[in-house]
Amino acid sequence: MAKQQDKFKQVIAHAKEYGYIFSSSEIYDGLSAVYDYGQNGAELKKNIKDYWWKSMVQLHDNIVGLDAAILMHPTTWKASGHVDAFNDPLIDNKDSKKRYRADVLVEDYAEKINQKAQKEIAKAKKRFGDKFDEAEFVSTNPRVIRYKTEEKEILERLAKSLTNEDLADVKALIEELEIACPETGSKNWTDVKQFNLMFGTKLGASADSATDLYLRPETAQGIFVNFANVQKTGRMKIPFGIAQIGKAFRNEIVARQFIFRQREFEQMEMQFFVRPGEELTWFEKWKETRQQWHASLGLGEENYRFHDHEKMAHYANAATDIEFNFPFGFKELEGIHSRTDFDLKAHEEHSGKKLQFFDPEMNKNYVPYVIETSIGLDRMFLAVFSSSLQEEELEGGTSRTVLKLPAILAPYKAAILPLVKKDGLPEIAQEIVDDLKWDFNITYDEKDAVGRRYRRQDAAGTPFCITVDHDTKDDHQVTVRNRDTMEQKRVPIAELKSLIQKEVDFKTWMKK
Ligand SMILES: Nc1ncnc2c1ncn2[C@@H]1O[C@H](COP(=O)(O)OP(=O)(O)OP(=O)(O)O)[C@@H](O)[C@H]1O
Repeated sequence: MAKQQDKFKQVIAHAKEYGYIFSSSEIYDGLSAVYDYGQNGAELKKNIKDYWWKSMVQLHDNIVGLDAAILMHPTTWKASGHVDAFNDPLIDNKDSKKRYRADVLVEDYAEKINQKAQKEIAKAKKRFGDKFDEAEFVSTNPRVIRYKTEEKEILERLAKSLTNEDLADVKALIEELEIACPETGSKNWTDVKQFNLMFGTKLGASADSATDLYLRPETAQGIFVNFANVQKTGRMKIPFGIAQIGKAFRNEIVARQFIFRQREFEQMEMQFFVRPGEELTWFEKWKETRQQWHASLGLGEENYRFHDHEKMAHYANAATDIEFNFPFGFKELEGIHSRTDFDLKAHEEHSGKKLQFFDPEMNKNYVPYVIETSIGLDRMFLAVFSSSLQEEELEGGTSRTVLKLPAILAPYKAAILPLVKKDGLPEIAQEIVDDLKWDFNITYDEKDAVGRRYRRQDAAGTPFCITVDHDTKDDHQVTVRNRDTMEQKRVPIAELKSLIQKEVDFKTWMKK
């Protein structure tokens, strides 16, 4: 745990030091759970967006893009259920005056019990070595059985009381488990209340005539209300999808864990419209496609797991989360949901407009069913950044900090470094920059000894350092150093473009 916290602190500090992420309005001491992306962060974020967008829109001839407005007609949120049901259960501690999500307090408690079971398993694994049979141990060891049963019972009761909106029982559970305020240890709790997560705002200048609006809490509804527009003007045939990347806003009760849970964030969502009855087949297909997309980036298979939902949102008939091993443990990175015809039907009812498709093969009209894949761009950023940040021991007892970002996502693909700041080397280096910058984002650095510059680029995540030295003048070759292997080789200047291109080729990455 302490190790995890250290790693997380290191991630946050590194993100700031290397211009990836700053607190919003930091000169005024920041704004809680709102962040700005710096010069390198903006590039990494853009590259993640491109990788997603191309894989969705460019590679699928039946998926098109959309860029809907953040502000939408207020009835949208009545139809979608957000006005009535986009709530989190909150609880206040009367002594510390701290506010928590009641369900998260219980889940954290259950997770601690799970960790006790994991500790027993790890101990036994160490003791029995190769002969250890984990499944057998988990099903026979009385202590592990007790922990696992306890955890399951707590989570089941929580799920039941949330489904039945029995908030009194959520409070009873907190009291029975003697859960204390994590900051002060006080057990003096208020009742559990529902809290709507949408941010309200006003349209119009004068107070009387202004209309109450919401900043969208998800991008999906912008797609649903445009279903007929896109289908007709794009002459789309079922099955087809609409993809969108954009900001969403949620007034999260407890915003913590850096960019993992923010109040303003970005989503990359794709809604895929299918024939009723075929949704579960497509749900499985999209699960697989999204898993392949993640695998292609090479962040480590062991860092992913699927979590199928037993408790479903009111609109869904199947749901799974792709969880990632963040520095604070496995948490939701992406949701894949079979949303049925709930949204389109609700918008038909509230707008009086038809949101249907005439299927020529079936010779009838129907409201399509929907499979949604929804990934938080900021969470993907954190997944990429935190798993890429490594401390490496080197020969001779030294170490280096290296940000092993997938080359296709790295902000700068190469740094061009003149060995010294004289003898015409900076001019040659600048010529190389001027040539390569048409195809790649390239940086130039001439300050400090070359070794220090290598370390700086390692920590910033630049895949290649290209050094111009005195021999370059005669042989027109440069030294290319690979960030990950630290290997160096001489390469003709004329071959640099194809060398970099090979490392950042979209097709090669996607086919991995
Ligand atoms: N507050 C947030 N900050 C950053 N990303 C978010 C936030 N809330 C949701 N997301 C991202 O949007 C995706 C889709 O949203 P969805 O409504 O399914 O999330 P959620 O289930 O409410 O997430 P959580 O349970 O963590 O609150 C999530 O998988 C996540 O990556």
